[in-house]
Amino acid sequence: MTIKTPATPASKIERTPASTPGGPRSKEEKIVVTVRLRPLSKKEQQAKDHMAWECIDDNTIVYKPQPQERQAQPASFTFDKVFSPASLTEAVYEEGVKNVALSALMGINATIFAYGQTSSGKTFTMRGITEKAVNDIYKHISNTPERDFTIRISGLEIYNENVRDLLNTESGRNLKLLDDPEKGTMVEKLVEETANNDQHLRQLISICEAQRQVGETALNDYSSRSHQIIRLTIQSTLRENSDCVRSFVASLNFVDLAGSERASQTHADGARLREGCHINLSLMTLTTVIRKLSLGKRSGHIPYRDSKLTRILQHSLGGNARTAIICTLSPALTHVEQSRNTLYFATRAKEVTNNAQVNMVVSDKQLVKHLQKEVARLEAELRTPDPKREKDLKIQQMEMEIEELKRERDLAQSQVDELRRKLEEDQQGSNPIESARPPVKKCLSFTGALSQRLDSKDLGRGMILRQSMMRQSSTAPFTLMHEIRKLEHLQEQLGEEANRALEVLQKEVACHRLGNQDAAETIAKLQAEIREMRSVRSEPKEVEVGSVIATNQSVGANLKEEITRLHSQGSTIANLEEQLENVQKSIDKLVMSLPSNYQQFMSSESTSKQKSSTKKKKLLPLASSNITNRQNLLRSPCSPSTTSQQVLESDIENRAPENDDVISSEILRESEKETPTKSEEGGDVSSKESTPCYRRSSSVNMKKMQKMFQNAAEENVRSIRAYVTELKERVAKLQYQKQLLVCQVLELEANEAAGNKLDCDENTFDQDDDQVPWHLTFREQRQQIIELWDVCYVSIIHRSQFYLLFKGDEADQIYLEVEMRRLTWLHDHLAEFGNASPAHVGDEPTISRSSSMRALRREREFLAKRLTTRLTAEERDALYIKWEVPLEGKQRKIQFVNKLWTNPHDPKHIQDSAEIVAKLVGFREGGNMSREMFELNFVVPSDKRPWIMGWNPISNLLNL
Ligand SMILES: Nc1ncnc2c1ncn2[C@@H]1O[C@H](COP(=O)(O)OP(=O)(O)OP(=O)(O)O)[C@@H](O)[C@H]1O
Repeated sequence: MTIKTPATPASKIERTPASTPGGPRSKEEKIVVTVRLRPLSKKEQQAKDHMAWECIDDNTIVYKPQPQERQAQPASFTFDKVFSPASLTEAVYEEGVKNVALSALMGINATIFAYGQTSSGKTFTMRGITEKAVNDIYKHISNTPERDFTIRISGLEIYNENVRDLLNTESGRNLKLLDDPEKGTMVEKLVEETANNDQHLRQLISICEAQRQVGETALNDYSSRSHQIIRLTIQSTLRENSDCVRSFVASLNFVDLAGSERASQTHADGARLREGCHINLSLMTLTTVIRKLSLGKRSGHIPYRDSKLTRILQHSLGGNARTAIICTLSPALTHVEQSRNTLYFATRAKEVTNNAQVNMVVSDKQLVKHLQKEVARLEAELRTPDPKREKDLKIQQMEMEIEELKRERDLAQSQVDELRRKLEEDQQGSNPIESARPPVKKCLSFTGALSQRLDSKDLGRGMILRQSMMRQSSTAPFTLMHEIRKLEHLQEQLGEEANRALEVLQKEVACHRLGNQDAAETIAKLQAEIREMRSVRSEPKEVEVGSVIATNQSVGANLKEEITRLHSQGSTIANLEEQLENVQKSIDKLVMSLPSNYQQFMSSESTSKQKSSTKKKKLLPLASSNITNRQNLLRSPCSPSTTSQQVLESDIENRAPENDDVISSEILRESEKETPTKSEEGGDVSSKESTPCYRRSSSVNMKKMQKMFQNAAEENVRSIRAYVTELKERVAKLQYQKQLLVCQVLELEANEAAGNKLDCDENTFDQDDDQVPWHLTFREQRQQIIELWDVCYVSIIHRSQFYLLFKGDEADQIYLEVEMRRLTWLHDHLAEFGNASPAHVGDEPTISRSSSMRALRREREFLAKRLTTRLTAEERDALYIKWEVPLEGKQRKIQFVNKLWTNPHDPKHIQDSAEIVAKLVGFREGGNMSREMFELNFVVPSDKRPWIMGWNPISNLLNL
């Protein structure tokens, strides 16, 4: 069965220049012109006609003048190939047109046509050529198993300037020509059939030939009275398993023209005469087109549209095709003029240049098929994640962690080495023999500066830690080590808690996946674990001071070890932070896996928090920082061993009074409404107690129960989230404390090494100072910090973060202390080095005043850009008006940003500046300030800078 489709493939063609076979890649190529001289026909022999032409070699044909004839015309013609009467069609194909024909298999359009006077052998030649080309095409297909070929065929004839479909004679006697910008001239409704195999194709070709108009003339009993074009469309794609969606597609045209004729010779009249006129007319247009094309760029307008033949063959004549013309000649002397005209035509044709390209097509069908395959593959991948890929990712992650650890270790090692070296030098310095050596102050320069600051400034009022150290200089190292141990202990606890939180969360996720029954069981276990966790977890108690026993001689060495350990703990804290990040991510994933209404609930949570404190209290029962209460709330509404009523009761029991919120009341009310109470049911309580609530679905409104589950799940996630946030805060504080300790250890050591022990009376603050209320100290210190920020050109993003984060809580003392010390050192450093750039501390380059100013300027430029993205035009205008920036000014954004943080003595200005910067940077969004604490970036810098220079406005900026 054959499938008939209109010859208009639904695809888009892409083209790339073709290359000449065996030659360099070339865009342009001349038409291949060959001449075939047939033998004298029987009629001609009978008429005693003479051979007027001779092929003297493979390329030249010459006219053999008769003895009495005077030579007036050129006698010799040269072509790509000439074939003598003895040549077989096979030779014509192989040596003349095969290359051109088979180009179609590579996506290059090809046209082979026969031109010549009537009865010169066009049809005879073209039939043979077509047959051989078909053979070769199928040979190629069987030799190319990696490609999938499709061959479609269409056939038409142009008879008396009418186009007829040779495969569907019912389609009408005159098909319309359409101009397609992509494919050129198309024949409307022309049927195209797909060939199943070579036999089928041959059969279809013979149908076309059988349908062609043939008539008897004086010169040819079977004279073709029309131009015939058989078009094979060859498309090929790489087979299955290939991701290639492009195919080669090309047309191979076999054109058997009607022969030019002279009425005097054909003795045509009537219909034949009319046919002859049309034939000659269209051949004349073809000749004109060829002549014009042969002139190249001088050709001007090419009259393709003057005949249907040239219109249809337009691409083959000077266009996107490789073309071969076989000019057939009768050798008879009687036709010498006609033959000569054919040779003139052929000579012109030799000069015509085509521009063949490789045509690729992306068929919609193939593309859809490919995309469907891809979707199926991705779906399968999602269903069963590739364990190898996961493993690879893990390995990659671990490798990165190892690298990071190595780097930290090297850093710590280098710091230990440096300290050891200093110690040795100092010891040598105290040796009278070596005391002549100049003191090395490079490494300890900043601690020295810090000590001086400590002498002169009233820093860190109320710092219990510091006071205890300074008052007892001999026991200070022990205290420090003790503090360090304490912090380590805290850190360990935090790590454990983070792991537990993660476990709890994972179980929560698993619970959601398992559905009601499994969820109930998991939640029950979860509840038990959380209770256990609550009992295990408690705020660390103060470790007894004085439990450390060490000799004075070993103190120095121990301190060194502690410093090294503290440095190396950077990675431990980083791991802890990473763990917490993972917990956070897992929470987010969990939220994503929850029903959409829950996600909406969660996303609206932060907005609700800001909008109404009352509402916040209702929606966020965990807003309190009391972790124990939070953990109490990690609970299940239903477990296999309790009834829903019991769960609700225990739920209420487990809650802290302030958290007895709307949700639980709602659950209780719902439960009371929907669940029969013990007394109502009047049944055996113990038996009901042992019945899991999910098995009671017949008596409980499942929708309500599901809602209860969901509420409980929401609350669990919220509590985990809050818990993680608090853990993060505590990690950040731990980090600060460690930095402070490092500073103190170094400071103490520097003083001891210099034999300049701190005088406790002079350098520590009077015990009575503790009596000054903290809020007064806070204000005083914060004002000092603000003024130092200003004179030290500190990042205004950092200022804003710090200002908004530390509001005067007693727990903030330590942070203010660190900031004061850092700024004091920075201030002295800038005063000392001024604009020298780069200044150095130790071996490392650090900041100068000019570099700080530059960084601040870049930061302001960055914030100016953010004005456009973060604020609406109205908000911007309102700010310009408020901050007295001209609305029309071209530089108004930078003008405005330059006004921020410029007046350290105006509290309103400072507050407003901080608020605006926070908005521009986005760190107050959702009120999640604890996260931004990490971005204060006081940690030991990874770029080997001294710790005190750890914060960096630019890196802070880039981290945003
Ligand atoms: N190379 C050849 N060797 C032997 N016989 C040939 C050769 N070429 C043509 N003939 C014979 O010449 C006659 C005319 O050939 P053909 O019909 O192919 O001419 P044509 O150019 O197609 O004519 P028309 O234009 O009238 O259709 C045929 O009988 C054919 O068999």
